[in-house]
Amino acid sequence: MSESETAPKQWVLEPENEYRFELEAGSSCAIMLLRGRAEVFGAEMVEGKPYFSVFLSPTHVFGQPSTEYVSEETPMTAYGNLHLAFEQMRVRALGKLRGSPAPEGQLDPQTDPPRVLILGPENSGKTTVCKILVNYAVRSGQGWAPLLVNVDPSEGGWAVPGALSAAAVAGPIGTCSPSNPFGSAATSAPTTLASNSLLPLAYWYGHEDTKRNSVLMDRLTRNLGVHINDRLEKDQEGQAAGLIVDTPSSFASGPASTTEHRQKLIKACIDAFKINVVLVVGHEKLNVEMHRTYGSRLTVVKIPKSGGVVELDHSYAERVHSYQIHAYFYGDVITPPAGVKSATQGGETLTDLTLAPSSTVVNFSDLTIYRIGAETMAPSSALPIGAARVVSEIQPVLVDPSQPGSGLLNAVLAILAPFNADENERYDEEILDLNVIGFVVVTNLDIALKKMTILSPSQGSLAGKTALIGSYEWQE
Ligand SMILES: Nc1ncnc2c1ncn2[C@@H]1O[C@H](COP(=O)(O)OP(=O)(O)OP(=O)(O)O)[C@@H](O)[C@H]1O
Repeated sequence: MSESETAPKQWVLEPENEYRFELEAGSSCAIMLLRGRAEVFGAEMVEGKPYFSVFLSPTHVFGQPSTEYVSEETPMTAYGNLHLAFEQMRVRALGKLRGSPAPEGQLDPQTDPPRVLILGPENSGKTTVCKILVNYAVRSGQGWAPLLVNVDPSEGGWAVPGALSAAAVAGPIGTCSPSNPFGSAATSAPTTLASNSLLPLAYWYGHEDTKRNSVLMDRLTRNLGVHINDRLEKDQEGQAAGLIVDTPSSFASGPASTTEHRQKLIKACIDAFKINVVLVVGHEKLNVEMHRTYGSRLTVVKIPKSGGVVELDHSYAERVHSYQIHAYFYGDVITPPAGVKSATQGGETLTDLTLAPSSTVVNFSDLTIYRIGAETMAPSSALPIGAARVVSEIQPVLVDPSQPGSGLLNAVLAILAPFNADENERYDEEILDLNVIGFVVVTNLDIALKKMTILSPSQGSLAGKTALIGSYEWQE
């Protein structure tokens, strides 16, 4: 690389301007705010501190973005106004929960905290809107820790792709790499526990496409909701901070044949998370549909899509999935561009982010593995009227590792929390309601010796010794 390519570049930005850039795969850049105030997707930048692969008033950019420009047109005013409205809802909700009288002149104040569902088509910037709104909430100085819920199984959130998850976010979410769009979690290794990491709750769906098993999607969404509501019952501040739900693009658009599926999953979210505000990102038809269906009982708002959102194709998504799984085991360390000595990545010092997974040989009998839903299912239309297909869609099917074609080699497995210790509390479908405590990948199968090699974030416990397989695979 020549000198000029690595020399930092300086940008002077006017108020409310946005510096945007794209990076080639495998490259990195760092940004430093020299003077003034700026934010990266809602997270405030500190002057004089280099940040990785991120944004905004006079900034120095180290490294070489493949595309970069400054935009004067952004939807940030609309997003800021939304935040102000949500902030008022939080303050009123907390007042109500603590028993303060209603403000004078307001006989019937709205005292529900914001419980927001964000819908939009592919590449509309849904995840970014969630991040901005959460970052504004945690930055307001009120000590809010809103719940960020991810029901997009292709996103990965804090876990690996295939999971549905939720975490209370108390500190700003940084933006440094596509492998952790919601900040780094404490699930993969104890090293990150010391810093600003999140403890998410996750359930395993196991597939990228929500249509593949919508009965399971529905069930897991409702499980997340039950868990969240139980948890918030005893936590007034948590309740008042509200929650923000990121959804997959398949909830917003698709062929007419999928309308029923979409509507069912949107309803599952609205019920499970007691949604009171639906935000539709730049999609007129969906906005009308949501108004018609829910307008009488909750607030539906159409918000503008940012011109900065980048159209990402399926091959990019596949690369990100593989990168996310790699980062789950090995950590997510970005090599700083030339000229940058110290930097943080999402608030973490770089050494904290290197993980050392372990490779262990276990007996087939050490782990009981299930696949949810029979592999071959007749389409609903082929079933007799009234026949319950549901049974086969959420039926746990035992996977036999000694059978050729078990699909276990290179499979990502979700290790489940133990079953209820009290035999009397056990029930048939309990496996569907167990949350995930970690993930492993099967890297080798020895059928003759009945042993398999698994890669796991740390040595030892496979907790309840029950795992679920989905359709995600990963190879070094
Ligand atoms: N204002 C902006 N400036 C530059 N890049 C942006 C901006 N807003 C979003 N992006 C980028 O655009 C990409 C897509 O955004 P995002 O992931 O928020 O969309 P999405 O609707 O959630 O996508 P999906 O359909 O995959 O769920 C991301 O890489 C994000 O960083």
